[in-house]
Amino acid sequence: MRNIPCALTIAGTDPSGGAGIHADLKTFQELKTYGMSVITSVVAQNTTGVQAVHHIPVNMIEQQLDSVISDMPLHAFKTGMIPTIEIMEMLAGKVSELDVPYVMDPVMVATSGDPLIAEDARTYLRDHLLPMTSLVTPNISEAEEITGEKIETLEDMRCAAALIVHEFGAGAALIKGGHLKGDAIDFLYDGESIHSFSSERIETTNTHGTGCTYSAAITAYLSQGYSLGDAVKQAKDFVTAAIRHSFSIGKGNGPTNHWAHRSEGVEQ
Ligand SMILES: Nc1ncnc2c1ncn2[C@@H]1O[C@H](COP(=O)(O)OP(=O)(O)O)[C@@H](O)[C@H]1O
Ligand SMILES: Cc1ncc(COP(=O)(O)OP(=O)(O)O)c(N)n1
Repeated sequence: MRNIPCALTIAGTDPSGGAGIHADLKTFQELKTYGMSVITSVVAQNTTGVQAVHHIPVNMIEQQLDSVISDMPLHAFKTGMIPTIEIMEMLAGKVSELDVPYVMDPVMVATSGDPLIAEDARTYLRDHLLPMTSLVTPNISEAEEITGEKIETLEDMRCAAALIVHEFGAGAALIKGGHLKGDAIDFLYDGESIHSFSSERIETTNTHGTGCTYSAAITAYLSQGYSLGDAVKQAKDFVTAAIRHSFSIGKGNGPTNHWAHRSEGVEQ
């Protein structure tokens, strides 16, 4: 393992602390990874939904990114909420210069149903940023949006993962099954074979920020030099523990517990 693994998140905020930049930095910290952040949008949100958004001007996002990459070591990075095409265009230019693993959580809509990126930005994300990724981590509805195919079965998930790599150019695809029924099964296609990662479904509505936490944990493990498969396996354990011991706080979908893994013996 490297002396100080360094990871960056490029994403929006969540003042209630469960999702976005906040979830990412908590996860990096828990996994003994030095965390850095570039904020794309200040989001007034909580466990009940999104109340308002204020996007950061694109030149200010670019300056934040330049501040990090001109000075700090970087071993892996992730993107979450990238709200507009203008911001995506700027990031596309910058990301191509970063020669470290890139994990994209293709955030489109919050669990509450509130949109987090512009309608026209979805196609841009797929056509211009997706091909630059080492891994993309869509949930079912995001995978449907990317592929244009309905996903209802485990076989549909496997097909979507392969399609996202071969048709749309992602380095690898992890389709998350959190929104299907039955066990929580995710499928990783790495360009050669399909791997599944499964846990029993936990009966809870406290799932605010699960996708952010999962992709941040994968990024942290990649920054430590783990292979993609090992990074996803350990991140799955991390997010499962975080959901199992999630917090019933707030009036809506409560947040996950980022330190739950300490008592569940997740390897670090
Ligand atoms: N109730 C649950 N019990 C166990 N694991 C879950 C549950 N809900 C989601 N997960 C897992 O949490 C991770 C995030 O998945 P998902 O909820 O589909 O993503 P998102 O938060 O982006 O919508 C995946 O590993 C998924 O299998
Ligand atoms: C700023 C911000 N980014 C992403 C999300 C979506 O988070 P996710 O982990 O997909 O899950 P929910 O929060 O939607 O349950 C967000 N809410 N805010």
